[in-house]
Amino acid sequence: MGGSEVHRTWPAPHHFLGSSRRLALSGRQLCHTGFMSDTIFVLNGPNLNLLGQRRPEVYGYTTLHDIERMVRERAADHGFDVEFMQSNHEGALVDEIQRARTRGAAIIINPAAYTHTSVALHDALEAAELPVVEVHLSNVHRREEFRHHSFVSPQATAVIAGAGAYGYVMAVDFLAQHLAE
Ligand SMILES: O=C1C[C@@](O)(C(=O)O)C[C@@H](O)[C@@H]1O
Repeated sequence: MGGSEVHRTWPAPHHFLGSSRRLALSGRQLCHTGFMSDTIFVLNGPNLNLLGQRRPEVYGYTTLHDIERMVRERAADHGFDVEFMQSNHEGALVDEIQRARTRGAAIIINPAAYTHTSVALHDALEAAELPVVEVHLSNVHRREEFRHHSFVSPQATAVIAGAGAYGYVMAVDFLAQHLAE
């Protein structure tokens, strides 16, 4: 992958087993490419692999692994699968948004520092034509001025900031309701 490291975890084993509950709750959506998907892509930007160690007074003690578990559980409750990844590289995040474009029902993204700099993420999300929830653990609007502007928000269906790790769970709940509309 051209030297850019992508931390991707594949669906937990129970997602392959299926259950009558999951079938009954299937969140399957028709993508604009004509592909049926019940997968929510969850993307995490630079330095979020350090959650739990990095400035816990700002970002909390919950690790990205904990967040992944929370998201998978809540998504399964709603009948969705999850593709969860983290990368410190802008291009890898663009590649993943392009995967979501043809295989996903929706995107949850914490673009981290790229929120404030990345026209490439803006353009990739625009091209994806999917519901997008932008999540920030911290309330970026209470922080330094350079964090107040987001290149991602114009492409977001909803923005959640300052709710900590729970913001990801809120994003799943929102998307389940939004996609059912
Ligand atoms: O890395 C991050 C994390 C962040 O996206 C958040 O989740 O609060 C906020 C960004 O400003 C920062 O660069």
